[in-house]
Amino acid sequence: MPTGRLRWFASRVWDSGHVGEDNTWAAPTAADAIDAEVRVPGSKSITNRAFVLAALSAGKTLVREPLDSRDARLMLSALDVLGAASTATTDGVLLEPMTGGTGEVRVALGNAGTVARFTPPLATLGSRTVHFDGDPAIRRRPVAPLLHALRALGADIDDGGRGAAPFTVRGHGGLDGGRVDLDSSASSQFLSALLLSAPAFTRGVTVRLKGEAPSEPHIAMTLDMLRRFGAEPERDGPEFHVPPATLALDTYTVEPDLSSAAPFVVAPLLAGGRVRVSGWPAETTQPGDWLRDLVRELGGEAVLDAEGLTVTGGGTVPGADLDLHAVGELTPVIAALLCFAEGPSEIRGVAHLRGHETDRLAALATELSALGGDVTETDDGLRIRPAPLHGGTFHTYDDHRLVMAGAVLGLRIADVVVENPATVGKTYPEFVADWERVLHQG
Ligand SMILES: O=C(O)C1=C[C@@H](OP(=O)(O)O)[C@@H](O)[C@H](O)C1
Ligand SMILES: C=C(OP(=O)(O)O)C(=O)O
Repeated sequence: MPTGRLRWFASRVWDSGHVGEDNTWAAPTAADAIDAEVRVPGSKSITNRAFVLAALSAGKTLVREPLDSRDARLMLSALDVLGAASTATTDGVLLEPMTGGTGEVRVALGNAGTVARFTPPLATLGSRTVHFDGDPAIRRRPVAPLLHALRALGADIDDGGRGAAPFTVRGHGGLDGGRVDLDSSASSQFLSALLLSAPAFTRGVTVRLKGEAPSEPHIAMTLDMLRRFGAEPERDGPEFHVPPATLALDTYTVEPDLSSAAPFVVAPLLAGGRVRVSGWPAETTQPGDWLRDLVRELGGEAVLDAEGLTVTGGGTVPGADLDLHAVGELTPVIAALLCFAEGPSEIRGVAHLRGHETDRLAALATELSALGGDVTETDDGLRIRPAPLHGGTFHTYDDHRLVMAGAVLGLRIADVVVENPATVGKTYPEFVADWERVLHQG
């Protein structure tokens, strides 16, 4: 485990001074138009891919400006257990190549989808017996199609017939790889998991997708990062091919997390004023980059320059009909935003959110309705009609993005009490402190 300069994630939440001892947070309202700048922490998705690819590389890799959060730490711990040691440096984490090893070890998954999906293929490469388990919530999240595909590629996996965590991977010194069909409709992470480890499989991998995978930008991110580490992935429609390769990269610098930026980006649309998110990349595969289009569709301005993204809003938003299949992780914040829209809204294409940190469609419909919202679940999303909202407790179901959604609600509603704000430490330990600073800057 890295030590030293990495911060302990939970302390940042408690440091904010406004989180109650009972782990509740009175989300601040926006008294005036906002005028603020924020720098959000590193991308979870990029950080955890960079850690995996670094572990698979032939030499040491410095991952600069990585996310330091629960999910990132779980990934480093998992890699450590699997034989890839890491140390903290002044500006990042230095990873050693993964070494072989024997014996019985345990990987803690927490509720991190990236750890639960990206590390089982790595376990096939060594000779350890690796037990995987985590929070109660991770036992409910889908993983069976990935385990099925790994078995078809030669892996020895025991899931007790559950098709879910806990499960055990018995490594036999490598994986044959080859051609496999995969149903990745419940999570794009199944596909990313196979592709990320494929350079180390004896025959690489050729994956043919059955059904449509969500989160297309995350798939593009996987292909892009494989290339940067020296692999040569190819894609032909639903077919993906990654030949065996020796990976190597001295340094990888992580972009800010544009999905963590979502509540800050939408804030001026509801409060009026301006927010600048510094360090917004000019080019990126992150799904959060789509927020620039959303802001414009909802009547705001989004200007990207060398300093970052500046969003200006007028304090009112129209209703919207949005297919979020490709950018599902943005749903909680967008649903909260649309509760204040002047017309009816619909969010579609996100049935797979029922298998996220919690059943996000049920959680959002329940919690937004409890505060007076007119929000109903559909088969694949949410229907939101204008309704006057009021204060109350906003439960977060151990879901970091529900804390962010609660913050957005608080902009316009007095007395929104967000329950368990510390759970935001999954991806953004400093969120509460940053949010309060942004609201008090104007
Ligand atoms: O590959 C990744 O880093 C992710 C892919 C997406 O998962 P799903 O495709 O399961 O939605 C996204 O929601 C998650 O937050 C991160
Ligand atoms: C779905 C998410 O996370 P995970 O990486 O655990 O899948 C998310 O961050 O919205």
